[in-house]
Amino acid sequence: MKTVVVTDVRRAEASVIDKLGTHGVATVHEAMGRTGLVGASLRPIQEGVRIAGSAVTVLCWPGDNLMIHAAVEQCREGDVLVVTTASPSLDGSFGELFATALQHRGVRGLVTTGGVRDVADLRAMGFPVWSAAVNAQGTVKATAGSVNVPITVGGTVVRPGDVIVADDDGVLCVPRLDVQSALEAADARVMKEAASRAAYLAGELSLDRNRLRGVLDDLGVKYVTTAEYEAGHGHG
Ligand SMILES: O=C([O-])CC(=O)C(=O)O
Ligand SMILES: [Mg+2]
Repeated sequence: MKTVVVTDVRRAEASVIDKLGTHGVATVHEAMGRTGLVGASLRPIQEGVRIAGSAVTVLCWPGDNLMIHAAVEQCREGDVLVVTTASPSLDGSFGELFATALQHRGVRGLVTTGGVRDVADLRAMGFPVWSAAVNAQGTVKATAGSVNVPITVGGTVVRPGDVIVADDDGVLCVPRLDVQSALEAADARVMKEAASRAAYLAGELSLDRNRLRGVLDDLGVKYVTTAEYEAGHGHG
């Protein structure tokens, strides 16, 4: 494969990215038809932080962070760095020094299928990270890879300029051309959930609100007493 650094990434409009970032990952994911998650294995090192930003993608060789060094130069205010390796590696290819350089450039956070280190410093400096591991294992700077090419993260393709939303629930990738429609669908979902929340606070049951009694009935789920259950009824 040819190794490249693509320098002219198309980004979504900043105001739309910021508005998307007011919604949680779960909300936007649902609004997108339950798509876009990059898998459950990338966890935040911090708590209670949500970011949204434009993806700068990095494909590194395992055990090698050369292309992260190349990617820093391509990052702008409002970006999120998204790193993966050509084959699985949990080495600690990213730490406080990279975070210092990225924070200086206005980068909002890191998403990596690899490991990170210096996590106490990363937390103290408020640089948000979602990673597959915390791992002090060092890496070298010796092998070519690519910056700003499509990469696969947790089965989802992340293209440069896609919008990353990340919070305590995980990491979501919104394709760049779908950002406006995802925002509108997420806004609508927030309204719907607000109405449901008010109804639940008033004592309404989700079974009734979502017309689920008919679903249970169609599936043959029976309501029985303990005595009936213990007598062997209500099974299967
Ligand atoms: O330098 C490295 O290889 C990764 C690291 O620890 C840092 O960025 O601080
Ligand atoms: Mg370090």
